[in-house]
Amino acid sequence: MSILVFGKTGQVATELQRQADVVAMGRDVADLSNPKACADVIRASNATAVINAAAYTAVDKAEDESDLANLINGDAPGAMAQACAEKGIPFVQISTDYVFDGGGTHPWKPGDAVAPLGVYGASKLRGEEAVRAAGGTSVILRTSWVFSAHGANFVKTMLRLGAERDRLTIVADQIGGPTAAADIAATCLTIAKTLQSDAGLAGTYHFSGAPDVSWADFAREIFRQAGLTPEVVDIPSSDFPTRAIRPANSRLDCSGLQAAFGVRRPDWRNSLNDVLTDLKGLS
Ligand SMILES: NC(=O)C1=CN([C@@H]2O[C@H](COP(=O)(O)OP(=O)(O)OC[C@H]3O[C@@H](n4cnc5c(N)ncnc54)[C@H](OP(=O)(O)O)[C@@H]3O)[C@@H](O)[C@H]2O)C=CC1
Ligand SMILES: Cc1cn([C@H]2C[C@H](O)[C@@H](COP(=O)(O)OP(=O)(O)O[C@H]3O[C@@H](C)C(=O)[C@@H](O)[C@H]3O)O2)c(=O)[nH]c1=O
Ligand SMILES: [Mg+2]
Repeated sequence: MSILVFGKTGQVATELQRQADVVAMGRDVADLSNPKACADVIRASNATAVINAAAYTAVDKAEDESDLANLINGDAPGAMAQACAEKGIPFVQISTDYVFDGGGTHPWKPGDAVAPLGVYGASKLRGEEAVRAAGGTSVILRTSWVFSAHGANFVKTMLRLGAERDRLTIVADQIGGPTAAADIAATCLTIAKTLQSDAGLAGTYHFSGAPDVSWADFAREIFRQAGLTPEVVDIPSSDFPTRAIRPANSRLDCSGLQAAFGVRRPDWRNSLNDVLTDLKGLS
């Protein structure tokens, strides 16, 4: 298998390169703000599968850059999926819990109604729709709350703030499944391989770490494992105003992925331990 990956320095892209012999492309080779160029890279390649791990992921900034977010998260994946369909090779697109409005407390199923609250979620939804419209053998894998030793994420923010401050106020009314980039990478590789022999499994799936927690409880576990002792105070989202609104309920029902690909929800607390070990090696 010759897997082509869009993204090189991001969290999931980094883990894909650690786990498999993939060809990963940074924006110097494939800039997602030029969707046609991305599709042409696929057309000119000898890839037998493509994974898109690049995206515009700055949730608040996207509110002021909707055209760019839509181009990168919407049009580029659509063009990639189109090129993969022409070549008859599988395409894996990563999407997000932020396509949902966060209502209720039930875990979202892939077929539930989508209603993004912000520009980032809307741009990712546009990408999903464009990928489906391309009609090839594609999987859209929605995940949530990604963390790793690389790039910017909540774990690294908490390690920094937890070392600086005695007391942190953290949102406790948003619930979701923290997901290690390494676990997402492994799942994307499984999906890409499986689609080679079973194109009938194409579709939309959910994948997140278990158990579901609030950001505040996620922070508490980060501090417990890291041996840091700041006080974590639960606050409502209304006490932490942000440019973009986040969904309150980000729980994802991942049963379809397990049934189709045999992938279970990983316990994110184990993956967190691996990431903290990774970070020690990097420092
Ligand atoms: N982070 C999260 O919490 C979540 C992420 N997701 C999805 O998972 C996927 C992977 O996310 P994650 O690994 O966290 O992303 P990161 O934010 O860690 O990395 C994003 C990657 O996209 C690249 N990129 C951004 N703009 C462009 C561009 N114009 N052209 C080429 N490359 C570009 C970045 O490159 P560069 O380094 O050059 O900027 C970087 O490699 C994305 O689809 C994201 O939407 C889903 C749920 C949660
Ligand atoms: C730093 C900080 C954050 N928070 C809250 C804000 C927010 O609700 C939550 C997480 O903050 P973040 O900025 O990491 O959240 P955010 O960037 O919105 O994370 C999202 O990124 C995109 C790409 C996704 O697809 C989502 O699944 C999700 O992971 O923590 C606090 O309550 N206190 C704090 O001190
Ligand atoms: Mg963020």
